[in-house]
Amino acid sequence: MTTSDLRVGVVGAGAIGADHIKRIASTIAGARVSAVVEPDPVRRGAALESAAGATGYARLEDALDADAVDAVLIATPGQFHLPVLLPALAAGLPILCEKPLTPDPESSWTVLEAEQAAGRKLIQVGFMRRFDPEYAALRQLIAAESAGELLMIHAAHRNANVPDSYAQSMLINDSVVHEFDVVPWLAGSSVTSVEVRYPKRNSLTPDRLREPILVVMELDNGVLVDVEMNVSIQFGYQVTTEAVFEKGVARIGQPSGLQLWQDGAFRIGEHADFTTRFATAYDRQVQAWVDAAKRGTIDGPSAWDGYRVAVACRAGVKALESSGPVDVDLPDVPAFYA
Ligand SMILES: NC(=O)c1ccc[n+]([C@@H]2O[C@H](COP(=O)([O-])OP(=O)(O)OC[C@H]3O[C@@H](n4cnc5c(N)ncnc54)[C@H](O)[C@@H]3O)[C@@H](O)[C@H]2O)c1
Ligand SMILES: O[C@H]1[C@H](O)[C@@H](O)[C@H](O)[C@@H](O)[C@H]1O
Repeated sequence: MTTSDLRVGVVGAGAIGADHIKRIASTIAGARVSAVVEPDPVRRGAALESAAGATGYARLEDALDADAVDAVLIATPGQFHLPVLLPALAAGLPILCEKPLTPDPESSWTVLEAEQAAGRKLIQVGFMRRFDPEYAALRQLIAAESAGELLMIHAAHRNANVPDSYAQSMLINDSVVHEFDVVPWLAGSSVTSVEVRYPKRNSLTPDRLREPILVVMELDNGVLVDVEMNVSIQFGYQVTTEAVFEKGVARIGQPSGLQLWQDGAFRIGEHADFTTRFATAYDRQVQAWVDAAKRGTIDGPSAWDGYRVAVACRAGVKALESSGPVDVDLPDVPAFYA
């Protein structure tokens, strides 16, 4: 820890917030957690144990009044991002905001206006897949066209299970939200329509959910993308992508690591949840954000990316209850983000 360390206030110390706090304490250079902002005293206390020297607060405003932070990492549930983003923007602080930026395009537009009023880009959105080495390699392959042009993408996004708070719309807003960001980033083309189809329902799915779902996105360049979104798959956490080109096929996200031949069987480990599957991506994302914040900029998905994705999610949620594709209509990008 040095006096030049960026003093980060982490807001929300639940699953990913606690993970980010440990990450900043153990892995990230040039930053330390100076404040843990969490209304739940038990979670706040537990998080403070892994953040030596940090102070606990129930509200971000209290940490701001105490001049305790240079930057803010937001890890509250999506519906609580806006009330944290606005005071952080008003204070002119760099922000890493977990996905989604906000759960709907109107509130995301409010964020864009507040950021423009602050005068410079302060928000990096936590679409961490862009920092995953395999996604980066696939993006390079697509851009180089060494296997020919990209024709289609088959993606699978599988969670073993989800918490009780997970509702049907979250299949889109909380989960497919990642594909709505990373697919256009990979393919260099925006989403123009979204359709949702329902395969046979998993009998292990909680009563309140109807899933898995198959999401079909059409991109502006004609590429078709299908995403199997599955949140009751039981066996583990798996996020894979297969890209089909004119002269070849590329795959990322395959199980890797220790291979074991024993008792007449072959085994290879699979991830249990996102914390290990995307550990490298989270590390690189947070380090890039810290380094950029010290330079007075961002290095990753912007608030405009968060807005674009919110518009695609609105179409996706509508598609959950429609037959056929739902158009994704984006306004022109404001000059500030062009
Ligand atoms: N990038 C990823 O892969 C990834 C993974 C998990 C979660 N997330 C995102 O991170 C966010 C948090 O998800 P989670 O699973 O950790 O949720 P969680 O429910 O486990 O934790 C959220 C925490 O925020 C706290 N909180 C609520 N309102 C608050 C407020 N106003 N100020 C401070 N704290 C507040 C809650 O008490 C809770 O402890 C969500 O936006 C989610 O989509 C991203
Ligand atoms: O919030 C989580 C997180 O974003 C994971 O990366 C995703 O796989 C889950 O579906 C979602 O609920």
